[in-house]
Amino acid sequence: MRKQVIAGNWKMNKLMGEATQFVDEVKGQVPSFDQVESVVVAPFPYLPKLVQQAEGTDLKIGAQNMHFEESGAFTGEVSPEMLKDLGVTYVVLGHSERRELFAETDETVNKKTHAAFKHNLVPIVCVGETDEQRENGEAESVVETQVKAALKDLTNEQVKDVIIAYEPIWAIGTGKTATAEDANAMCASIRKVVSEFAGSEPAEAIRIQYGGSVKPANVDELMSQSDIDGALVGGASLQPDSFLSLVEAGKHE
Ligand SMILES: O=C(CO)COP(=O)(O)O
Repeated sequence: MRKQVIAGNWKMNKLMGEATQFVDEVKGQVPSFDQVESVVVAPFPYLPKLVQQAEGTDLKIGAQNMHFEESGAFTGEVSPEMLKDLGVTYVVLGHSERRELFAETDETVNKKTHAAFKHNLVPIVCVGETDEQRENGEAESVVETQVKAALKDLTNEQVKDVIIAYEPIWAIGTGKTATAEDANAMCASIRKVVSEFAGSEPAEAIRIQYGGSVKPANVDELMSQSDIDGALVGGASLQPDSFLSLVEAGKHE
């Protein structure tokens, strides 16, 4: 049985006061980590404070990106070791907004995934097709290419510990959610790709989230699908009540 991971990706939202108030409010209310992994994926400046606040609770803190190099002349970047040193546990890699707006590529996502394992960070690797690619019938092949590229040269043990977030770009922030059946079909297809790539054991173990306009009203149906193992949520993760109902839904099978 795979444990669900519900991660709230705040993107570039909230000021420090709002961020700390949010964590204060939810940290004692999230379900136990054994039942569901509840993660707040916050902007860099808030990470040290939020990690401190969440320490000893069932709430975990993640980062939205990182560089793959250890250190050096990379102005404006944050290294994996810096995140680890702060006590961050998860890192989102290759979000479609970073691929589209900040020149992230399959190759850099792969380097970052390797770097995450080197520093014991859990990578949440984002994949997903555009509207146009879906209309052209290319959705599965586009996602397959992204998945294979991200997992390249990982050991099978590492593949098991990757979290893949399937986020169709046309469903992000648009209110258009993939139907639960379509979302599940793509997650099943990703699992098949992982199975061909790394074998059936890693494919059974790997967690695959769905993301794209997930909200309290649709989360139960999405999370009840056989191949969906959690959610990566933007807008609906910004309010404590809403975040808490999302993580509750993750307790479902
Ligand atoms: O991009 C997303 C999470 O990473 C999804 O965002 P929304 O939930 O706002 O559609």
